[in-house]
Amino acid sequence: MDNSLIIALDFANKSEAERFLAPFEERRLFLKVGMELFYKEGPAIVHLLKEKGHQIFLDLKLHDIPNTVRSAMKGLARMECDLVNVHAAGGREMMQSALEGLEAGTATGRERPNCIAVTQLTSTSQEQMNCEQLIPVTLDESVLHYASLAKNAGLDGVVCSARESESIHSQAGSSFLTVCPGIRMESDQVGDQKRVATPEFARRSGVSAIVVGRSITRSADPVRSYEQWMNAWRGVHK
Ligand SMILES: O=c1ccn([C@@H]2O[C@H](COP(=O)(O)O)[C@@H](O)[C@H]2O)c(=O)[nH]1
Repeated sequence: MDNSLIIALDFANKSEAERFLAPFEERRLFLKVGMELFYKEGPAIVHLLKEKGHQIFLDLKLHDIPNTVRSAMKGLARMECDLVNVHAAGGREMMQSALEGLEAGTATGRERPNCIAVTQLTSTSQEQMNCEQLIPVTLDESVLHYASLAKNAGLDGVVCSARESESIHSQAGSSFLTVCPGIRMESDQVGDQKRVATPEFARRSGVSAIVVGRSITRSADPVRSYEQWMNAWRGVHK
């Protein structure tokens, strides 16, 4: 998990995802399956990608009452993903129920998937959080609060911006995972993301894993782009 670059497989269907993956040939990747692809293809897409040897982050961001999240996680655990997530805003009891569900659904002898909590989406700004969510603190305070709630609930880490990773690690310890989307090269379009950081910044800040979507998936040469990203993330200068 540590130092992974997770590619966000944000495609409309299996054919588009397979077309993107074809030039990577035998390479084993860490792939994120999100709502768009999962809601179209269901568990079969996860099984297919696992069979090909990829690691899977199933990014469904569960947020519901504890009983529903427990049952849903029990089902997700059977897919044998490597990483799943919930929204920390669902609260400590919901997060504990998520873990109970994962443990109940994990086959004997296997390790349960890592479970992390979204703190504040990387598309959320200070203003949006204050004015629309009516949370009257700074964004950093809100993220740190949710990280501490997730840690106390027993979760393995959080989704946050790379900008917040250092303070989360100081508070929760370096083994608590910080999985960070909203990563952009200086030359990239930011799009809908608000709290962005470069891969170099993420590395220097001790981020556990970065999530990269459009900068690779929409590139004219995804394999070359992936290699450039890996070099930037690992600090290899070419
Ligand atoms: O706070 C969050 C949580 C999840 N995401 C997901 O990460 C990728 C980012 O894609 P880019 O194209 O690199 O912006 C996407 O799948 C989101 O659903 C996030 O961005 N922020």
